[in-house]
Amino acid sequence: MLHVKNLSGGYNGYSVLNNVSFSVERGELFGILGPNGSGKTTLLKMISGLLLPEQGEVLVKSRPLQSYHSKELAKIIAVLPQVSSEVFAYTVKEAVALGRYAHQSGWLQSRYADDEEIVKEAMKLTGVTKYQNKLLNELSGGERQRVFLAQALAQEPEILLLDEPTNHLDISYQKELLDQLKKWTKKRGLTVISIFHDVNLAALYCDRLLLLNEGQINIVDQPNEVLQERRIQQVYKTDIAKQPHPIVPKPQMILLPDKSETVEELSIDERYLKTSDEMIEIRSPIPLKTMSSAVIGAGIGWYHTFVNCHASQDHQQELSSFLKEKGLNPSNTVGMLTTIQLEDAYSQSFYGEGFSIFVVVTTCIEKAADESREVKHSLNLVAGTINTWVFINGHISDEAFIQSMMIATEAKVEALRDMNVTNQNMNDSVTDGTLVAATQTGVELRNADSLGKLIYSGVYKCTKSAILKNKMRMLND
Ligand SMILES: Nc1ncnc2c1ncn2[C@@H]1O[C@H](COP(=O)(O)OP(=O)(O)OP(=O)(O)O)[C@@H](O)[C@H]1O
Repeated sequence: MLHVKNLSGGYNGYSVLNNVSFSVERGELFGILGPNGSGKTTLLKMISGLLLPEQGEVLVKSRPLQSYHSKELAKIIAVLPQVSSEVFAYTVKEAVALGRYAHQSGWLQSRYADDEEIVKEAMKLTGVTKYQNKLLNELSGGERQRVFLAQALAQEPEILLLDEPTNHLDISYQKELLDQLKKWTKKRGLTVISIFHDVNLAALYCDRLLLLNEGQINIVDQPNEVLQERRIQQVYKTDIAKQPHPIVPKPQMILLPDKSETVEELSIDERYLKTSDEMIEIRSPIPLKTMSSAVIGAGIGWYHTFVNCHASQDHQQELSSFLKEKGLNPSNTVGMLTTIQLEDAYSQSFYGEGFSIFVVVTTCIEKAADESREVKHSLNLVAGTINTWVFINGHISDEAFIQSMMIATEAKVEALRDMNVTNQNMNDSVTDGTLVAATQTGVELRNADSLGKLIYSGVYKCTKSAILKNKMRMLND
């Protein structure tokens, strides 16, 4: 659909672009990225024919751009520029209708019939019909941006060139606009070439990205290839980290702010543990990076407060209301439920070389009727819900979080086996809660082996001790 070949040039002998070549297929949503001043707008101007290159050429549908008459070109390429002020005296409908100019063949030709329908459709698609009789200067920046998009769509182009189309739009309109553009590329074969400053939006929506750096192409490829941590750090000269999008298989770049305040090293231990009849609670002075299976706050996140509530209800909504009653914010809290008396919880700190962990376990042990046993009162013990918390005083990687969860589970199962407790939850493990939370301060724990061993022995000992406490109570009751 569009071939850019060895394009070089700029303004009045001042060279901006240097030997830029790439192709865009019909129906692609193609993003142009690059730092301020890297030449993105200059490239778009050359593709639209607004600026002549010094060298190289642009082929539109295999024909040189320069060989098109301007009206002929306007039927193929529409441009949504950064907002200009000349059109502010038009009404919305008039501004959108300007998009039909290229399709009118004679002087004073009536716009009605087909043109009228297309203008209406363009206004509907961009949600501006309700403002159609308002003047452009009576609209907000985002509303105006949508009118310009409607104007470009009314042109019924095959290629749409956009310079930061989401500028001025709130997140809901950003999503709506890009969803719509994506749909048109897929359903109508519209080709969209768009400049983006937001690399994450570009990664979410574009089929391919071109990264410009100082007027030259750094890479043209799929988003996952283009958005490599080191590449983006070098080109944009900033600190970022790459993360997968939580819902769709696309990369996202996370800005890493300068740490203006130095975070004091923190050790979570017995001093932070509060036990009452209603709940066991740990409130950390700083948020801890947490991975857990819990009733509230499950998954990965940063949390301040960790509670294990004594409750008969196991309903997320009720736990949430309970936390609010206690003055805790559910969005900062990881919440679990247990039916045991909370004084039967077992907790202990364990020390490795230069780091420590703090483990808290609640186990619910029940007597189970065993018809096969002849001896009455023999204790056939079955485990109910077991909640295991492991606090790591140190800095660990995502891999270490996963390994820690696995090791904590292995240690729990081993302790149950050694205490002759049948783990009915092996078949129903969703009721168990496991949590690994790291302070992410102090030492970086690179030695997965020594961390793993400490977690294993810590969880093993705490699970056994919690079972013993629970068993003693049962025998005494
Ligand atoms: N009309 C002009 N005359 C002279 N130089 C210009 C003109 N327009 C842009 N430039 C220069 O060309 C270079 C590239 O500008 P361009 O607008 O293409 O960058 P950009 O990547 O779109 O930047 P931004 O992200 O800031 O919009 C800049 O150094 C700019 O100062």
